Amino acid sequence: MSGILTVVDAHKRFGGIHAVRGVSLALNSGELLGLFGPNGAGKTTLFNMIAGLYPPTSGRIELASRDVTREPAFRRARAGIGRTFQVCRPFRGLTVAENVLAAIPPGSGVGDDRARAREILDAVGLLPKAEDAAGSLTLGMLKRLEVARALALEPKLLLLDEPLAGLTASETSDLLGFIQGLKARASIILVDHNVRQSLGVCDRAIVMDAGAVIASGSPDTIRRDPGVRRAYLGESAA
Ligand SMILES: Nc1ncnc2c1ncn2[C@@H]1O[C@H](COP(=O)(O)OP(=O)(O)OP(=O)(O)O)[C@@H](O)[C@H]1O
Repeated sequence: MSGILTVVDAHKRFGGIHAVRGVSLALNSGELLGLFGPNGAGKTTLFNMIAGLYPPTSGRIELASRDVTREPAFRRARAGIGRTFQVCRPFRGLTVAENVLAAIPPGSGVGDDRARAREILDAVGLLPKAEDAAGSLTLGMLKRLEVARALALEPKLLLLDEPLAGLTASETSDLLGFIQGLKARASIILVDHNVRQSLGVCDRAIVMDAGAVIASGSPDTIRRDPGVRRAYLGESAA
């Protein structure tokens, strides 16, 4: 497997707040990495450093062996980092297909844009809804549309920020199955609060607390880690 993302000793300070403290991680091609931790652990800050919204205070970020640490978000997006946001903000008055078309970069030169939009919608299971107004979709479908818009950039790495928030139990297991299927198209980092269910689809996971990594490894390693059980899953976690 080849390396898609490498983060080396990343720190982020906001004035007196040390939000991310020396985080290192490596993600291989086709891997799904879970990133977990309680509120304020530093997950979003780490995401934003990987996506290029915040420069790290120190440390290095490489995408497919290329140092992107000082590159702005739009360049990283072009280099292959796609992301979704916790709150879906589609163009509600446009159709589902038009939303995906709007996310395809102009002059991408990858054939006919409408055909590409339909291929992406097919991949996320929204082709039957292509001509519906985006505003008419259920929350579960809106999350898929959010992923479809990120896929329009043909990312090597997909950052999913709390995609399960607000979903019902059946929508959650539906979306997790879908996310697992996305590994064929991109490597994925998944941030979510639903650790128990999310771990079920992850190849590996890291858990942060107060800016630092407190555990990393296979889902089983994470489930058994006493620090994780105490700090996050609760003493009674199975
Ligand atoms: N732009 C900012 N300016 C100042 N402090 C910030 C900023 N962004 C995050 N922080 C602080 O950094 C710390 C980590 O926050 P972060 O949002 O990364 O945590 P999180 O793990 O994503 O939490 P949540 O699960 O609640 O989204 C918190 O103390 C937060 O208040």
